Amino acid sequence: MGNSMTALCALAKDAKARTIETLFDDSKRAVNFSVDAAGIFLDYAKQNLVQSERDDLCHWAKTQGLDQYIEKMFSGERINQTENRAVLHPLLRAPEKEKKAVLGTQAAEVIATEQKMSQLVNDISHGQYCTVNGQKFTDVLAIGIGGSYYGIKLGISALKPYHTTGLNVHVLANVDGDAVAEKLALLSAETTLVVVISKTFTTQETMLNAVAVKQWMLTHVAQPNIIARHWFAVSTNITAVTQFGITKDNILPMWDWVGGRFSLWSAVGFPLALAIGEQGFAQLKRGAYLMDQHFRQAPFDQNMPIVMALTGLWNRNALGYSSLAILPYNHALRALPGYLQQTDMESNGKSVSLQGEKLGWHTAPIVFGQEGTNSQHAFMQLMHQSEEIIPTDFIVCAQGHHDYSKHQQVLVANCLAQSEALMRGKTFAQAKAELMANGKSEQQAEALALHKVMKGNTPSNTLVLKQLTPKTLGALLALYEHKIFVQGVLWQLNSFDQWGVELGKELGAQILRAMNDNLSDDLSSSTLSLIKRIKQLSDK
Ligand SMILES: O=P(O)(O)OC[C@H]1O[C@H](O)[C@H](O)[C@@H](O)[C@@H]1O
Repeated sequence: MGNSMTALCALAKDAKARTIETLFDDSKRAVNFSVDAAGIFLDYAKQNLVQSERDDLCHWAKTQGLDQYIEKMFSGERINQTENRAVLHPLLRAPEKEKKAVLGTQAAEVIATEQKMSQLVNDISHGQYCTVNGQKFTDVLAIGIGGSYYGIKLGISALKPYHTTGLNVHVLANVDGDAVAEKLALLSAETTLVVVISKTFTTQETMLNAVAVKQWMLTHVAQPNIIARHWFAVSTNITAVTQFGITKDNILPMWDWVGGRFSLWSAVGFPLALAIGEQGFAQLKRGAYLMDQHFRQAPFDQNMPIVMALTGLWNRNALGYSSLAILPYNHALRALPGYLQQTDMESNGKSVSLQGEKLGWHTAPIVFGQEGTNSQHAFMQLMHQSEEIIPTDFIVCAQGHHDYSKHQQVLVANCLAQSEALMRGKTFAQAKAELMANGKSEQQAEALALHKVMKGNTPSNTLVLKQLTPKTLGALLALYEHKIFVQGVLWQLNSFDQWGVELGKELGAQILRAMNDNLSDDLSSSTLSLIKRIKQLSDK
């Protein structure tokens, strides 16, 4: 395995010397470089890749044991080796039969949790489970961060047309008093249901926010049992939840075989289900399950997550491109870039192999993005004209949920135009000819033409959905989950731990002590002077 990346990079010698546009001499390219699965169409014809290279890449992935790794994940082997855990989030969207086959006796608890969640969603949205004063809940506040936040936030904003329960669901993540105040100003304590989501139930931000919201509720409603009635928790740490004051009956458990950033399918999705209803949530899981099936069954060269993983590695390692832009041309998917920053970069932003050896190659790309067309009026200037080549995933829906048909056409046209422009670019000669056609003299045109050159040759994928629904969103998220998993396998790292977030937490605690006790500790003079400055400025 040691030389695996050298072998991959060696495959790219021709790719470096050609432009993507020339590959379209092959009239069948658009057909040959596309995949249709689980309600999603992927066009990857604008990648710098020819058929023989794709075959070589697929063959290379096989020699890396990818087939076996996929089965190891689905069958519950402990592939998260540093934490000695299985990785079974796909099982949460599988039929009961599959759950029982993999989990054995533990399946009963998983199925019971799903049933309890569905029941609660029904009861709360129909007012059978009501407030301490016998009213119907109007609002839900989900408190959580990281994997206990991003998926819910994305689902809530992506599926607005499917909010069928009448409950307004809000999310609170950041440890910022302004964020707390802003949310609480929208809510009435009497009719708000709170869900604290924390796998560990020790996360500083979540705990601080939960305590503040609890205090707010107790000061607004003089009912001692309001917490027992209005509060729910989703966690693996039952002891800590009950110590906090949430009743055992109101805890939805999680399991250590579901990683935070892959947990939307578990009870972590409870607040989302409270917005889109039990059936909407089932459809979300159904879409993801269809993608799981495709991932397990399709041959590598027709397998959407594998093709996206391989072209991603091709771009990152063989061609040396360091970033990945996620550009949904869909307002509802505006939270997707942030969501994928966590799933991708927290999973694969590593430099040590599963065996604990230093890896000799780059891993996760720097993921960023924004909804189109807003991105066109911002950072896409750099994508067109800087030296940096930034591979891009465009995501677009054929239909919106609105009657503005002209808007829809313009949105789609812009999406397709950007992928074309990023690939084609504009040469000096083209720019000069255009300028002269617009009345500039040859001398003027030559002076300006260089400024108008666009480098082109930027690879992209375009993902097309008929419409964004719970089902297609589920498939889209599962697609990215599996792409990230495959890349982790091929980079030979563990995608399922996140030790890199720990040092910041430790130093955060140390700095908090230094701020309160005037300790100088062993912090840098920069940090110490910043502490001093902020303390001075915070004096009212
Ligand atoms: O769900 P929790 O235990 O509160 O964890 C919340 C988040 O914090 C951690 O530090 C990790 O960075 C995330 O992967 C995790 O999702």
